[in-house]
This record gives sequence, C-alpha cells and structure tokens, in this order.
Amino acid sequence: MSAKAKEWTLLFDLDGTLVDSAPDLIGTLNAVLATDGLAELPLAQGRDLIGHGARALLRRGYETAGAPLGDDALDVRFALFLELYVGRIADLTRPYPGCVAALTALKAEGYTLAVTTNKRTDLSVALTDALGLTGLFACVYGPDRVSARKPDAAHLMEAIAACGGRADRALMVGDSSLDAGAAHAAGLPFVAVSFGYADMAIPAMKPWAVLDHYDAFPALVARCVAETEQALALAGSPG
Ligand SMILES: O=C(O)COP(=O)(O)O
Ligand SMILES: [Mg+2]
Repeated sequence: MSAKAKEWTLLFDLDGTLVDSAPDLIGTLNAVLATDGLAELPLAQGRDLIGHGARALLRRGYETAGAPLGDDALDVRFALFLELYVGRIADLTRPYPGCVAALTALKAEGYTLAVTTNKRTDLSVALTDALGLTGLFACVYGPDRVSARKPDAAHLMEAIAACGGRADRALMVGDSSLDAGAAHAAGLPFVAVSFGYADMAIPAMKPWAVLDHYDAFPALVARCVAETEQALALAGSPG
C-alpha cells in the first residue's frame, strides 16, 4: 500500500467509461420506440445519445426518430423504459477489457475509487451490483445525489468530499464533453477514454491524457500522482 495513494480519489464516469452499456440502453430505447410503431435506431447512432441520463436518452431517441415528445408523453414512455431497462440492465453490458483488474489493483494500493455518473444512482448501483463491481467503489454518485450534475464541478467536488478525499489529489476519467467540462471546472486532471461514446473530438476535450486500454491505467495514475505531488511540493503545500 503506497502512502500517497491513500490520499487520492479516482473518479470514474460509468456509461462508456467503465462499462459498455450501449447494447442494453439502446436495446431498451428501441423496445420503447417499437411500442409507438417507430423504427429501431442503429447502435452506432444510439450511442451518440448516451451521456445525459436515461430520460434524456429517451427524449433524444424520439427526436432522432422524427417523433419528438412533450413532457407528459415522455413521462409515460420513461416509466416503461425504466421497467424494461431494469429487467435487462446487464444482459449485454460488460466492463471494458482490463477495467476490473486495473481498478482492483489500484484499490489494493490504497486509492479511493468513486463513480460520478449522470445515470440515476439507483440504476447505477443496480448495474454495478449485477456486474459484481459495487465493492470496488467508496461511493456511487448519480445526478440525484448532488446539487448540480456534470458538467458542473459540484458533481465531482461533492463526491470527493463524501469519500473523505481532497480536491487537489483527485483525477477524473470519462468519455464525454460533460466529464471533461466537470473535470476542468473542478481543476482536476482529466483522462479521456478513447473507447466510449465521445460526443466531441477527444483533443477538443483537452484531456491531460488519453486512455486506450485499462492495462495502461495504473501507470497513468502513477504518473499523475508523481506530477501532482511534485507541483504541490514546489508550491509549498503541506503533505
Ligand atoms: O446514462 C447516461 O446517459 C449517462 O451516464 P454517464 O454519465 O455514466 O456517461
Ligand atoms: Mg459516459
């Protein structure tokens, strides 16, 4: 266990970052669209709609299908979406390759891991439970547990505080402009994964680093810790 690791909090987005959840999310969206006689969205098109939570996915899905919904009509479809999604939440959804091994190793080293996602907390925990991942995380923070969701810095800052962490010793990993925006607003190094559901070109997210495979993640974290600790020491920060 490394002494510095114990002071660090590693924050992870969920959909498109820890897990490839698009097949079950878009499968559910398509099942709901079908109840209105609308054609399925191809997975590649549906993936681009993920990142703002399930209700937004549904709203954007109907817009993309050329049948935008008002709020009341959306409420009805959202209830059906939730029922169907919970029933298949991890049928096809899997952690990205190497993810579990890398996070298990980092947790064993003493890092605090947390999930900061725009997926509702109950759905997020249902998913991490189904995949046997919940025990890796000190907390799972959906948008309903924070004063303002990503891209607001508050989402990340409140999760760090809840874990007993420090804002100057934390790192955010994500796949979208919302993750990048929240990390930059919070002043955290941002690691962009290249395998998620990016809604803008990755260089435009101005990441501190890009992650192509979780096998490379522990070394990336070690580099981030070394660089940050050096900068903090130069600035005369205690610890
Ligand atoms: O479910 C969503 O659309 C968003 O989830 P994410 O914040 O984990 O990407
Ligand atoms: Mg995401």
